[in-house]
Amino acid sequence: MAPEISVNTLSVSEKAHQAPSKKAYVTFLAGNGDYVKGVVGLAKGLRKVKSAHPLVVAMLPDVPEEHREILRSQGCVLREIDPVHPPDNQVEFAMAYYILNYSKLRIWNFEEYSKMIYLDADIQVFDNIDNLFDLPDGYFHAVMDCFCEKTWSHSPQYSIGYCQQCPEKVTWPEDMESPPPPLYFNAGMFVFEPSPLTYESLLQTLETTPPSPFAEQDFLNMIFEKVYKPIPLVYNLVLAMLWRHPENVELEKVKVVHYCAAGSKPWRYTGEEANMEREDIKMLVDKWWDIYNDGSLDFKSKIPVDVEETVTKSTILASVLEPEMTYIPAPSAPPSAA
Ligand SMILES: O=c1ccn([C@@H]2O[C@H](COP(=O)(O)OP(=O)(O)O[C@H]3O[C@H](CO)[C@H](O)[C@H](O)[C@H]3O)[C@@H](O)[C@H]2O)c(=O)[nH]1
Ligand SMILES: O[C@H]1[C@H](O)[C@@H](O)[C@H](O)[C@@H](O)[C@H]1O
Ligand SMILES: [Mn+2]
Repeated sequence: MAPEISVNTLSVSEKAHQAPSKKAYVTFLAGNGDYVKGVVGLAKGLRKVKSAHPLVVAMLPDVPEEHREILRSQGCVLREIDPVHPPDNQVEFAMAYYILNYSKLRIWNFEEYSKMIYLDADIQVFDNIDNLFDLPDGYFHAVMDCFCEKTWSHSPQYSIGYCQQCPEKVTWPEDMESPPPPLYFNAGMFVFEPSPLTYESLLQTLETTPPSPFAEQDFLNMIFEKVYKPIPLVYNLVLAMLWRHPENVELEKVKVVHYCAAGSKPWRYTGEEANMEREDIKMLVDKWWDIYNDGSLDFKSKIPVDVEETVTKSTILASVLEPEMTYIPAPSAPPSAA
């Protein structure tokens, strides 16, 4: 008969491995470039604020093994996803951009988690935001975007100088061809519930939706328009807010910073692009580096992390037993078999 203790230990650890925490952060990684630094920074930032939940990295097959190894060593849970192709071949010139961004939709298929917080790799968390997991189900929670940067020059909002961050400054003209746009979120950070049903319908709808400039961000805004609930901008400070709407920002209260303005990615920062010489930007870039370079925030594990969910029973068992218990004597053969 197998020793009772090991059976119990195994079943407990198996449970822990097979039914991981129902809540997790999730980010997205593609390619062999330097975005892996963003993910490392984010993993360390979440550790610094003592988040109780793991960071899952949804990554495309083109992420090289050496980057995967770095992420494993930082305690990330790696999940490889297949690329999602946009429907329309006319967009060949920008195909890589669309494949990259639409692939993010695969995270709705992570159904072992009941709720997740998505964070772009160019985001840093400076305060614990675990409370967002308690937001009511059935909605899409995210921070409202700003339409004032040149990246929006394709839009009617931009052409008339309208921004939802200050709707009273320029009101929507009555003679506009289109009605005022619904509230629009930045998709670098959002709270959502994975679900196979939603996942299937997202992919199906995508097949008949022409690609648009902000790719999956536009798509998600269209899909979740009716259930979108804005959350305070402290949960995703889009950096352009600092110079476009300073009256809306209380920098010392900001919990999450999104380094999305041109030239602001901390690991590529040179200070040369527009607005990048600002003291507040320099301070935020320095704060990102402080976390990235802080060795005390590196992942330290006694139990190897089940990174790709391929750990076998024996590895689990070996990892949970105390050193003096790693050898389990084989049960003695019953007398009849002797
Ligand atoms: O080579 C790359 C490029 C991007 N990414 C991932 O894709 C995310 C989105 O790219 P950026 O953060 O560089 O771009 P923006 O912040 O300008 O992105 C915004 O617009 C995009 C679509 O235009 C998405 O909607 C994105 O979520 C939204 O924050 C990155 O954070 C990162 O997680 C990579 O892994 N490798
Ligand atoms: O996601 C995009 C991107 O991050 C741009 O840099 C920003 O100007 C836009 O407002 C946003 O919608
Ligand atoms: Mn981003």
